[in-house]
Amino acid sequence: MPRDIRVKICGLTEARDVAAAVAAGAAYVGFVFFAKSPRHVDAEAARALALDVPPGVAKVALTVNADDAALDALCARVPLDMLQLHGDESPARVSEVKARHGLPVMKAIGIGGDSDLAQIDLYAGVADQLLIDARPPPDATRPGGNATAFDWGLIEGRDWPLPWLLAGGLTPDTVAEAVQRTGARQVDVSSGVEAAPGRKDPDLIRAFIAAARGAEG
Ligand SMILES: O=C(O)c1ccccc1NCC(=O)[C@H](O)[C@H](O)COP(=O)(O)O
Repeated sequence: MPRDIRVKICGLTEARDVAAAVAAGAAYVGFVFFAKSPRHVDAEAARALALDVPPGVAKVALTVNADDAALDALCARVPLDMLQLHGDESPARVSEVKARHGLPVMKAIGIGGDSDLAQIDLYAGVADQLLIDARPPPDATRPGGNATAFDWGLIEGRDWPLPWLLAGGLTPDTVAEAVQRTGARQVDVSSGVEAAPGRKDPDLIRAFIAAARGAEG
């Protein structure tokens, strides 16, 4: 029986691609605020993109170890529904950000092996959502968006008491199997729907969302 899988398309930089994601049924659209990323957008560009997103689709700002001043400036300029913390933010920092900005927080957790799973329990009590992602490769220049998958067997049969998304190296060809193996009800993708780093492909966005939503869990 097909399940209602919610999809987040991350790293959007162009109105055409935001429109493709929304039309295809994305539940979340993500904007990356990390200068070293090929997907980086500044607050003005993100504001323009966000204003075109209809109600019901969550606009997520991805930041990496951002301080209060940076988050204040971002939240003042961009209409946002959620903050995604993708750095080394501690559980206490997650709580602080939630309280200061009044927005739900999604905390990214990098998984490379069994020992990383303890991180999940650490954040489960403070974050609103978790993004279970691949741990970045040692030579990576950014903490996410590296087209790297982790061993799904590590989380097979597991669940947590809060909503979570599966991420890391997913593509239109692999997302259905990933959903079946992990039981994820939400998935996130960036590289797997790109023609080149930082350049999304609307056809791949549509194919990914169709494959995810058609998956049987
Ligand atoms: O996408 C980036 O460039 C990025 C930069 C800095 C921190 C995180 C970043 N992306 C994180 C995401 O939410 C990705 O969607 C997630 O890691 C999955 O990425 P991918 O393996 O490329 O699908």
